[in-house]
Amino acid sequence: MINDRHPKRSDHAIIDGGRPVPPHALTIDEASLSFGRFQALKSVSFAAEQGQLVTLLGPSGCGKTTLLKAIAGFLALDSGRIEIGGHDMTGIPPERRDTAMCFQSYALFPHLSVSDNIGFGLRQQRIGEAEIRSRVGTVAEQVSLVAQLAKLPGQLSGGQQQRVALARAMAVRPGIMLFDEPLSNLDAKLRDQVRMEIRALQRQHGFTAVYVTHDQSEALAMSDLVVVMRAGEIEQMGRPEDIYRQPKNRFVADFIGTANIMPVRVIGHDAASGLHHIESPLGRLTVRSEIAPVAKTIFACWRPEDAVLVAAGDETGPNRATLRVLSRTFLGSLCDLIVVTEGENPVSFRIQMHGFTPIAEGERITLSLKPEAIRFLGEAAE
Ligand SMILES: Nc1ncnc2c1ncn2[C@@H]1O[C@H](COP(=O)(O)OP(=O)(O)OP(=O)(O)O)[C@@H](O)[C@H]1O
Repeated sequence: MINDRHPKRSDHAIIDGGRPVPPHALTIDEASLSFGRFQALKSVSFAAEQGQLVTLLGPSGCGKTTLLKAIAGFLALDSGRIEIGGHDMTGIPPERRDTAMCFQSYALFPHLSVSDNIGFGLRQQRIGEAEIRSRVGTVAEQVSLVAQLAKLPGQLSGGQQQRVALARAMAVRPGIMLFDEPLSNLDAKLRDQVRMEIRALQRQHGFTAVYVTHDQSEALAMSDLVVVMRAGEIEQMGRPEDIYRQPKNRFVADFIGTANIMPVRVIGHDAASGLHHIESPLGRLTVRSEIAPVAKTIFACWRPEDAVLVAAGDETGPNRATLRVLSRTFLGSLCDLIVVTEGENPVSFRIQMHGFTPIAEGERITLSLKPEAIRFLGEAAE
């Protein structure tokens, strides 16, 4: 997609050990940006390969949209650089960046037909009418809008309007598609459907995408790479399964999915079995962790679905603990329980069982946790 409208490629992006390598589709290198005295981005760095979908995930105000706007060229960095296809974008205006943006507000022109909305970016690029008609027809088919082309946006449902916005961005065939919470105005069912459609189109066409969301399930479901941000900085990035399985700290563990986070004291390590022994609110436990504990007293976490219910009289299973059920919520495919330790300082945990579980509130249950289900977080608990 990169063409001669762009400046020369920077050498460091394509030379590795003397051999040329394909540049990343997108490289963010120590990007910092301030609004007056407020620093919205603090030395942010990551790279996306061609055809990857990267989500920027984090709470409101952490800088996701700011970073997206900087990639699109609507905001200039104070320092650092952004490269697209190995080309330095410093000083390059938005229309020459090979990006297209798809917003949550759709930003459709109400007085233009669906067809003219989709072709809008192409007309701005002064592409010939025959080519515009052909491209509009192709993308309208891809997003199932062929029957709606003559309508005005006001005559469409929310999901259809979102598809028009997507089709308009796709029609310009950008190298990088930028999505700013595109599904937040849709109801839950439609959100799931359009989310799957975006992912399918992105895979089929192989475009690189940066996708802003504060919805962790959306990020886990869609991404090749998740970039977790907090207060203008990257807390952790990686594949969805890696971030879910091995969160770096309490913030990431808590933000991605539900986590039972507990302070623990490391009391020993058995080199032969590779097991760490810890003292925890659940009693003495063993932990099999690839990551060594960073301190003697640290935080560890486990996921609600990791707990296994031990049948009465069954003496097997590692890391057993007996707890009292505080509350039980039946959610259809899951049963969500809040359980609490007994004794002087009760600590509560959340567990989830598949399907219907005949457990009553107030009942005592025994749980077992595999040593590999407990993960050390890189955070001392002192
Ligand atoms: N033009 C601006 N002038 C001053 N401050 C701004 C401006 N734009 C954004 N900010 C501030 O920068 C921070 C990051 O904003 P940004 O829109 O990037 O957050 P976000 O992570 O996208 O949040 P949300 O999920 O709520 O959209 C916020 O504290 C915001 O108030």
